[in-house]
Amino acid sequence: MAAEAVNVKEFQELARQVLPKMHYDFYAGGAEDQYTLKENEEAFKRIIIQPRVLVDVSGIDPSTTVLGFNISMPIMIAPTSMHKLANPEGELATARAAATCNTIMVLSSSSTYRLEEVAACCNAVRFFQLFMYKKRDVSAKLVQRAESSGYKAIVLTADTPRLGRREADIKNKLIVPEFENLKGLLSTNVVPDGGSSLAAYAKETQDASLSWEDIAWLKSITNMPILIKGILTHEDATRAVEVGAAGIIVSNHGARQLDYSPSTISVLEEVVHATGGKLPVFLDGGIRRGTDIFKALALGAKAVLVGRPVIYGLAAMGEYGVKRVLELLKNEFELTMALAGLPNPKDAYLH
Ligand SMILES: Cc1cc2nc3c(=O)[nH]c(=O)nc-3n(C[C@H](O)[C@H](O)[C@H](O)COP(=O)(O)O)c2cc1C
Ligand SMILES: CC(C)CC(=O)C(=O)O
Repeated sequence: MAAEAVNVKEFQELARQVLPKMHYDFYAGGAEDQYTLKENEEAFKRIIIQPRVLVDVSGIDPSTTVLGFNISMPIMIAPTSMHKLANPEGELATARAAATCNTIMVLSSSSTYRLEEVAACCNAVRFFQLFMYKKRDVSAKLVQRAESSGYKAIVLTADTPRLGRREADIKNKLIVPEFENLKGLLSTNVVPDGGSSLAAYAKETQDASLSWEDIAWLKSITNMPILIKGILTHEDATRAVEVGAAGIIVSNHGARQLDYSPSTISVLEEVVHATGGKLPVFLDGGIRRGTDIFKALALGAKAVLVGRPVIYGLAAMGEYGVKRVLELLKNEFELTMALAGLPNPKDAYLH
């Protein structure tokens, strides 16, 4: 077993050491110049927390609620595809670690275990991330299966009409395994075009015509609340409120889609302001420290989601690694509240 890591960055290094280059690059990489990838983390570093002292912080409590569900910390697991490339236990290990830590995992449509297997592997609140496929009935089937397997919300990914250009995957000629959820529904035997077979697959299957008008259809086929993931502007936040979304995830897809889109933390306030408190706003992208979580909550997020850190934990140490990553982030977040003298991050003064 690899040496114990003391922070998320060290888990990333452990993952880099154990994973084949093709898989590490797939997980770690962003689109094109990777400007936004860097910015997602750098933008957090530019925000300073003004601490208060002599505040009783003996009773700080990191727990929160998301759509009415209690979780132990404002940190959830973002949907990321293909966990089996990190560890043979794949999404089952991730789901078990989430359950142990009493938080919510959002399962990707493109998981390497079936959504039913993940639902059956342990008892926890889980959400299901949905891609819209050209064959809408495939998306509808996934929604129905998720609902009957006990998933509690749909996270509709809005920022992938096409796949961003990830140059490492093209150079490595990335090969992807079959997507378990789609077996029997869609052919996953896409002939690679000499580059990334994920890009070839996405082009063939994902529906670039998905628009705001389709939210009504999605609502008509499920009773689950719908979160819209990938919003970065006040205009789209307003639209999300109008169409009756249950929440918004401010996200640039971990900087894997539009390069030179803004870092998520830099647009959070604008989005929160536009919603006028009518729905909860979540954020993902670049969260690597408890201070990042504190800053996101101070700027109005109800909770954050983490993508790559979870995969790095999974690659380095399986289920235990995911648990350690979540615990590290939770502990750092608690410590930040204590040292900032701010049991409620919303009272923070940032500059
Ligand atoms: C390897 C990888 C796979 C991803 N797969 C999906 C996916 O299947 N569906 C989705 O909505 N987002 C996907 N994302 C985006 C994440 O949900 C999330 O927005 C992003 O990872 C957050 O940034 P972070 O990795 O810096 O925490 C993926 C991200 C990564 C890194
Ligand atoms: C297109 C998906 C299968 C994966 C994804 O969203 C990603 O790799 O960022």
